[in-house]
Amino acid sequence: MKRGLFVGRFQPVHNGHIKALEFVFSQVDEVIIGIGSAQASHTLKNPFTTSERMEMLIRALNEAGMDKRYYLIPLPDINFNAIWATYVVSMVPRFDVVFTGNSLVAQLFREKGYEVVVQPMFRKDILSATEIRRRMVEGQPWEELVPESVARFIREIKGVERIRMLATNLEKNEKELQAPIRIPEF
Ligand SMILES: Nc1ncnc2c1ncn2[C@@H]1O[C@H](COP(=O)(O)OP(=O)(O)OP(=O)(O)O)[C@@H](O)[C@H]1O
Ligand SMILES: NC(=O)c1ccc[n+]([C@@H]2O[C@H](COP(=O)(O)O)[C@@H](O)[C@H]2O)c1
Repeated sequence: MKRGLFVGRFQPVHNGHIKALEFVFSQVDEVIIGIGSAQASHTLKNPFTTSERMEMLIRALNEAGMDKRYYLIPLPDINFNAIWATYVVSMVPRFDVVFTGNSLVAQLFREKGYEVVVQPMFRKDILSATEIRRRMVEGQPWEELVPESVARFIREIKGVERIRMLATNLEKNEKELQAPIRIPEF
């Protein structure tokens, strides 16, 4: 029985992730999906909580008809590259091969002796969570880049409103920081 590991932040889950996971599922019997930066939420780079990202993955994998066994494991960042792969090994069930398109992740696992497969990329120009978050902030269409079940879930939790509010807050804070300091006259 062969098990694969795939790590992403899934902010949000998009069609590129699902294509990548279809490839991973075709190569192994079981897949461990590590949810990276699990401690992060409510920022422009990481707007969604781990539980929301889990819900998106469950719904999207169900929609795609992925019927193999998978495990969803939250992985908070440790910001310590030299021991990150060992840390991940301590947090997830045993695995035989790592699938990734992230060169740092590939390097850190290869250096620990793991087999690493660089999975194919699909339309990275638009199938990227950064592009989807940008479109959400700027009010452009983003729904076609994610599975239908994920678009529905994001609407349910008012995800776009959250991202826009985060962008507004950031803009407001930046303006306040740039405003000249007024010294009161006595
Ligand atoms: N378009 C894509 N096609 C195939 N795999 C992808 C695609 N986009 C991301 N991945 C894979 O997903 C994993 C990273 O997940 P992540 O959630 O960080 O995606 P991302 O879209 O690059 O996110 P962000 O833009 O927020 O950094 C990597 O292993 C990467 O190879
Ligand atoms: N030192 C660390 O904490 C470390 C190192 C490499 C990857 N990671 C995490 O793994 C995930 C990789 O996913 P991305 O491909 O989205 O970057 C991210 O959450 C990233 O923060 C963390």
